[in-house]
Amino acid sequence: MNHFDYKDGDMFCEQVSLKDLADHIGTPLYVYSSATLERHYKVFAGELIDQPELQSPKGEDPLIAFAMKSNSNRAVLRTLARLGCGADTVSEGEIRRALDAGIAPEKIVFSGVGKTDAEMAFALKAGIYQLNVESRPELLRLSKVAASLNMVAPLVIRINPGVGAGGHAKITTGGAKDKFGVSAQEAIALYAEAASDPNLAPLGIACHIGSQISDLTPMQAAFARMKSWVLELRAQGLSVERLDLGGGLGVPYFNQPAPPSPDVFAEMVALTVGNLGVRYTFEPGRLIAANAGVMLSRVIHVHERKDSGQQFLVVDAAMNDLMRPALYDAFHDIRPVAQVTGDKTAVYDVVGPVCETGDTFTRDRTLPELKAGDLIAFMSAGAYGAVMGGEYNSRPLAPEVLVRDEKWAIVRPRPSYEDMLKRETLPEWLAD
Ligand SMILES: Cc1ncc(COP(=O)(O)O)c(C=O)c1O
Ligand SMILES: N[C@@H](CCCC[NH3+])C(=O)O
Repeated sequence: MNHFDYKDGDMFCEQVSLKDLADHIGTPLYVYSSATLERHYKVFAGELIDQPELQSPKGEDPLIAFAMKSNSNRAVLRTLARLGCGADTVSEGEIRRALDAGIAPEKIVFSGVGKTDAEMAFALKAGIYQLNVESRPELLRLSKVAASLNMVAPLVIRINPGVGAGGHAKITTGGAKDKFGVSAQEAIALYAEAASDPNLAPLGIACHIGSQISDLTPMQAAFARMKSWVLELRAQGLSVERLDLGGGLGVPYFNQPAPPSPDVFAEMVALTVGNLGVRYTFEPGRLIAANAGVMLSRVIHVHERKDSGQQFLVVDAAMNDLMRPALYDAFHDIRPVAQVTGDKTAVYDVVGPVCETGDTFTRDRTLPELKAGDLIAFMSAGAYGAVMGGEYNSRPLAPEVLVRDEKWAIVRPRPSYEDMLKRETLPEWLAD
């Protein structure tokens, strides 16, 4: 079921007209569907919970920790928190947001290669589920921080399984030369070191090999290796009670073959690493949020270069609002908000107003013919969209709206130009 669809000639999000929202709030504008967020979470969590092989020895369900980096809007988090979802976080800011959304500390995982001492202390005091330690220097600092608080830090060691995968080189994390995690050999040594430290509690291992993964083969290979390392740690007399398998499952962006569905993934996991006597954690981000959001934008004008004949659809959204095309040459389907009935098409470069050639959403895309004032929707923009936005060129952050059935609410307003100015202060010596 698709919660962004045409009805009576216009695209709707659930029961709310996107045209009405854009007219009322202005563009660019992000719109999220509660129903899609909820469905994605429930389907993914349900498939994993349904696998008896993925229950922990104590009968616990796998922990589904939403990768907040994909969308950390408070209302989005709250929607997921109410379903029992946990959070995979990468900064104190994200941990604070997760707690604010009502996510219990024991459902919060803290990943990342550069956690500061202050962030570690915050996480320990909050009582989170685990810190995913990515290197020896980090382990040593965590020990000191925990000792200074007279605490024992619950941790897993992130292993880089040497299998890279993902939709783009910049989002592949599992290769031997990527900054994430340590080799299995080093992890085993670190685990033993941690086990002999009274302020550290090594509870398991973690991996995450990349994002926008559309083929399960590399994941399966990585998971199989993770299993062998669990067994190896145990063979060395170390106790292993947790296995964190990361996120990374891809979503259809409409230009690629559809990635495997959650049931196929869950079966693969059960088959590859099931019944290991551990509690499992999964960290999906994109899978839950990407197709739960669109970014709306209005055509400013159409400009045809006389020399090359290139047609530019100049829109009021830019790379600062949706960075993925500029950063990863990512494809986002672009649809007119008013349903097009005729078959008149044109070939456009869709560009924003930012002063960079890279501010190009797509080149030579065949779209229905559009004109100034028309609204378009960038599909699949709910993950790594608004959250990666910035104010380059002094452009205010695009606002965000959450829809539920026929209700909608602005969950992050567009800052005013006055507010943007007031956030910065002039030193006294520049005041006159
Ligand atoms: C450690 C970790 N977990 C989870 C994720 C979420 O990935 P995705 O949004 O691809 O599911 C990422 C990002 O790739 C990550 O680095
Ligand atoms: N920001 C990336 C994904 C990053 C994954 C984080 N580990 C994207 O838009 O595809």
